[in-house]
Amino acid sequence: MQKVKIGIVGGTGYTGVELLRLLANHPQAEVCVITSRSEAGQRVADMFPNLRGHYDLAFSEPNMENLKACDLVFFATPHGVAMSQTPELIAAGVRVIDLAADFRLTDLAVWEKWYDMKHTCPEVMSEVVYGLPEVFREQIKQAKVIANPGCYPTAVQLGFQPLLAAGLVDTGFLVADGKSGVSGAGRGAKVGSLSAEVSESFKAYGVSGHRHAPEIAEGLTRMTQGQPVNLTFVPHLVPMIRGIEATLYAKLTLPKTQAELQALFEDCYRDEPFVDVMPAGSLPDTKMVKGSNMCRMAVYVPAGGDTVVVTSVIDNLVKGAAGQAIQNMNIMFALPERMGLEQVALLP
Ligand SMILES: NC(=O)C1=CN([C@@H]2O[C@H](COP(=O)(O)OP(=O)(O)OC[C@H]3O[C@@H](n4cnc5c(N)ncnc54)[C@H](OP(=O)(O)O)[C@@H]3O)[C@@H](O)[C@H]2O)C=CC1
Ligand SMILES: CC(=O)N[C@@H](CCC(=O)OP(=O)(O)O)C(=O)O
Repeated sequence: MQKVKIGIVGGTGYTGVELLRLLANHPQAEVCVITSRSEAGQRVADMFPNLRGHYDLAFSEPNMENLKACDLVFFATPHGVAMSQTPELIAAGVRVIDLAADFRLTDLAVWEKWYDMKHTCPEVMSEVVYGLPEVFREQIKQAKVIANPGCYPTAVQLGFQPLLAAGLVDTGFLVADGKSGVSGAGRGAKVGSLSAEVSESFKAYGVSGHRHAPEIAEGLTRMTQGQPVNLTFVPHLVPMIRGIEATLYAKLTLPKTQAELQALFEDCYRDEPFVDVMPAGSLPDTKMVKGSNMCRMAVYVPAGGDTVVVTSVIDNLVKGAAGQAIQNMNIMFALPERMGLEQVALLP
């Protein structure tokens, strides 16, 4: 079987390097092109010594002809880059997975408002599938373009899905309290990401509105078959490097016991390779998924009341970005879904 020839645009950012780390152990992947404008000419393994012995490649300037020789191009770039190159790539028969948000919202007026730029290829949207395999596995198989979900949206949508699919909660009042490690802000130098700013402190941000709120709301609305969803989403920055924890709250519309909800969640994700419903009475923490493509979650009905609480954890760089992108690649190229993604989380 021929390996999948891969191009990565944006190879020096955290998600680009994470793609390289994971693909180094993927038996059917061959990374042929890896771009960086600032590091063009630099050898990958010189810049990232953890990759020594795995890659005999240098970063190159983005070049359309090189990318067109690939079977698949991952964009691990800021918002707005993938949409400028995707039409030409798919016309050349290359499939695209965008780790940024260029194709994540179907309503482009909403997209343009949140991303503060004009969408340059609305005609491509009919070729796009939202790359959350637990919901869209069948459509992903044939997709030319994958909109890889955001990190918070992955943790939140997977946590709410069993409740919404079963029609058990009031969709008019959903709350998602998200917390992320600092690598979520990318590798670019910013004062807000400095150790002295972030360490020994903990804050909410984007409370008046965050661009992941419309992405999550659109995803949740698909799970309720169009019933409107009213979501409050508040992200927080925590002093750790990797990981997202999302605590989700919803009101039950039918009385359900803890045991019934535990069974519902276990049934929903029984066959999913990358979602683990924790045993009743336990709770996941971000360390349990660090470096792995797993989403682990737990469901509770505190004091037997009418509020259901779900806690959901992922590694933002893996299931929240590069790992999920490779999971999508495996599905698109009819490879075993777990291929290259069997890493066990790091402890401690
Ligand atoms: N960090 C995270 O946890 C997650 C990130 N994402 C999304 O993934 C994308 C990448 O994130 P992350 O890796 O953190 O970002 P970084 O800021 O760490 O890296 C961005 C990369 O893109 C390259 N780049 C920047 N501008 C351009 C351009 N105009 N053309 C081509 N390449 C460009 C940069 O290299 P150079 O400038 O040298 O070309 C660099 O390699 C973002 O859209 C982000 O929102 C999604 C989920 C989670
Ligand atoms: C901690 C932190 O800053 N997280 C980022 C989200 C992570 C991310 O990159 O998401 P997108 O792919 O949707 O841009 C933020 O809140 O903007």
